[in-house]
Amino acid sequence: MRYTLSGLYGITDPTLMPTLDQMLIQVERSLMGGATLIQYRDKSPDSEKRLSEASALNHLCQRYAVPLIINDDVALAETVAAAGVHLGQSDGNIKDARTRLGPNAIIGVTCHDSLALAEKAALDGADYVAFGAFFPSKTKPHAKAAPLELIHSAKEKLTLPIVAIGGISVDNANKIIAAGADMVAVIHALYAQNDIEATAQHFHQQFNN
Ligand SMILES: Cc1ncc(COP(=O)(O)OP(=O)(O)O)c(N)n1
Ligand SMILES: Cc1nc(C(=O)O)sc1CCOP(=O)(O)O
Ligand SMILES: [Mg+2]
Repeated sequence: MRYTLSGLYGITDPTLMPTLDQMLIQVERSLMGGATLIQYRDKSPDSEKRLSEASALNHLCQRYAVPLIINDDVALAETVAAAGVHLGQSDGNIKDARTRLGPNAIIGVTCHDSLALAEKAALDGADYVAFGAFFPSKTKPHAKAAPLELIHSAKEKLTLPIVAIGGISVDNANKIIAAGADMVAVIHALYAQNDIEATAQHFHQQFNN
């Protein structure tokens, strides 16, 4: 199946979602509010926990016909038959991931503040490129900063969907979207909110304005 990569991209966080039940409830609220892509992101060394969480999350996302992306871990994406994987610059190469996951898998790649990395990712077969951090991030306070103008230049040079990440909230997403980002990837300003569904709706509406 082919998906449109546009809108709100919610990323799970084990601190904000300390149990599987909490994770499923919080992610479901974001799906009800209009999230169009979900990423399972957990650095735990407990592979059984990661397998059961990713598998349960994949079933939930399938009920909403929303793709689930697994962060870092191609093998886990393959095992749970997730829609794809997100790879950082040290998380393995795109061609190997493509071989394992197949032609329809969604492969996203972190490009930090670099158009050159994005052009290479495009040539290697990525399905989206992610730039950031555009604002100070509560989740990743030491993330390298990226300027807003990068989105404009990326839009001119690339045909791939552009994901923006890092400190994005309902209050600053308009700047990112106006610059040309296809998706905003959000952790804290979505999943730390009291009303996750309303917050997701708020992000979602900004793409339709
Ligand atoms: C959508 C999206 N963009 C960037 C990242 C960061 O990936 P990476 O640089 O590999 O860092 P970790 O998330 O693995 O700590 C991401 N996960 N998702
Ligand atoms: C996982 C991640 N990667 C980033 C990058 O810049 O590559 S920033 C980030 C954290 C995003 O969380 P929040 O929405 O809470 O800032
Ligand atoms: Mg990574």
